[in-house]
Amino acid sequence: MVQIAMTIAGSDNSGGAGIQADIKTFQELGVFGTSALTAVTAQNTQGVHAIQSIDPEIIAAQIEAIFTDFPVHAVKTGMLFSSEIIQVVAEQLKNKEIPLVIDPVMIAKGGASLLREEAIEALKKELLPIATVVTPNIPEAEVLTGLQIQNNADIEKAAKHILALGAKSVVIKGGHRVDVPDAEDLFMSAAGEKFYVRTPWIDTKDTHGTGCTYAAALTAFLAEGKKQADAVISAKNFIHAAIENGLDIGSGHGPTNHWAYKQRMTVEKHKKGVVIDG
Ligand SMILES: Nc1ncnc2c1ncn2[C@@H]1O[C@H](COP(=O)(O)OP(=O)(O)O)[C@@H](O)[C@H]1O
Ligand SMILES: Cc1ncc(COP(=O)(O)OP(=O)(O)O)c(N)n1
Repeated sequence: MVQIAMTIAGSDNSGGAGIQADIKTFQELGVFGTSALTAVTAQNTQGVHAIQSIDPEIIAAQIEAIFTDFPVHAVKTGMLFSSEIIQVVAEQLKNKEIPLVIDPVMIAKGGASLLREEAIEALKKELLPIATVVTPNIPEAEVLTGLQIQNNADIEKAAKHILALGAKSVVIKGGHRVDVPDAEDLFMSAAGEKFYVRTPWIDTKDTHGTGCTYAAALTAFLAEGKKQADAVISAKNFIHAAIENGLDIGSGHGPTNHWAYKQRMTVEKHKKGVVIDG
């Protein structure tokens, strides 16, 4: 039977992030992708030029249309923009007994805000308590916890704070770390698991959409039935391959390469993720 994943996120018309990145990643990983669009952005590799959010009723209708027809196996959220949208999404998802990945998207690479400040409390109160995995980058983890993060001790403190908000597990992504030479993410779960997963740092400017692509891969692996910790390691290998084969297109941050993973698999070079005991 085909596995089905859903992304509830904004459109990135340049194809590197948002709904487009999610669907391409689902497809690459052999999972059937469905979506509910929360906002339309006009953006390219240089930044976001305009945003139009979608009527929350239409967002609810999109989610309902899928769930009343398909057996969805995992859901991910990305750009949610406002507290109104977060409330509607939380209401739709709260009783679903399937993995839910919350990527708490806040600021795009060029600096544009993809989540209003007024929506941060709603994200913490309505969505984090129903999350299977929350995937903040370092600045997002700082906003969610009010902590400053500079080293492993801070990262672990922030992860515990996020678990205390009700999430079953958290990955604090390391793309913004300056204290370690590699790309090192922390996974921690309410069930007591903790490990860092590390891949070599890739020196590239073409990282548009890394967070979305990573969270979409994680969602696809959870839809397949992998355990959280295993899905986190597989998603790390996926994003490493996607960044390593990033596309130098556009004059700003080019997109990661969503179809690089299977190419790597065929040459058996994809196993770069190293799990380190925490
Ligand atoms: N230059 C890089 N080389 C290798 N891995 C990276 C690089 N940049 C980000 N990553 C990895 O990509 C994933 C997304 O992280 P991050 O860039 O922090 O997310 P976001 O796009 O939300 O800011 C993480 O697993 C991180 O470790
Ligand atoms: C529509 C939309 N959603 C999310 C993002 C941000 O994606 P992310 O993966 O965090 O990538 P960067 O912005 O860091 O490149 C976006 N830009 N657009």
